[in-house]
Amino acid sequence: QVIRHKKILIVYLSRTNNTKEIAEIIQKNIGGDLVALELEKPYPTNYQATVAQVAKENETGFLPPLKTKIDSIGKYDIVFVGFPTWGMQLPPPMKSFLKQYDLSGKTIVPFNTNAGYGIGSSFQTVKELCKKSNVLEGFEIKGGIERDGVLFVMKDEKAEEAKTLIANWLTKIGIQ
Ligand SMILES: Cc1cc2nc3c(=O)[nH]c(=O)nc-3n(C[C@H](O)[C@H](O)[C@H](O)COP(=O)(O)O)c2cc1C
Repeated sequence: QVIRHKKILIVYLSRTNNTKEIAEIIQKNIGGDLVALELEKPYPTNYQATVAQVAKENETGFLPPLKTKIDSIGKYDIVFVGFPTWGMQLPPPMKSFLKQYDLSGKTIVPFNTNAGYGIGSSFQTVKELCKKSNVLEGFEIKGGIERDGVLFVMKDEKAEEAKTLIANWLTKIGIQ
């Protein structure tokens, strides 16, 4: 398999661990280095305060500085980028990541969890920020609904469902 010769990075942003679980399932399928995006200044614990902060950041185009540093991004061939939908957009920290690192010539693979309202403009924004990359078809699945107090759901039958869907998707896009 061609994939065995490729170096894979899986970068994800996750607040309530649903996207993290998807990232781990992807890693179990295809290997690679798993990296959580952390901020210099974490978002508030309070949900509404976070929603408000994110809305403001989206409005002003603020790119929150990342605490996470990735050594020699150049060595990776395939970069998976995972994130929740926030305010129907790509979360600002993932914008920071995509703008900060040179991903030209690489294959980029987005994946997403959301509360059931979908990916919004997030995959489109990944494409716009990765014009010099080959952006493959992304994966999305319903995750938590923090607004309603539903946090981590990616376990038991839901995790089993995700595993099947992810394996099928990876096959479809030719990465396993
Ligand atoms: C600040 C914020 C904004 C959100 N906005 C949306 C949204 O616009 N649409 C949606 O479907 N879900 C939205 N959600 C819900 C998350 O996308 C969903 O719970 C996701 O599974 C969380 O992933 P995580 O557990 O990896 O953090 C939002 C969550 C947060 C914290």
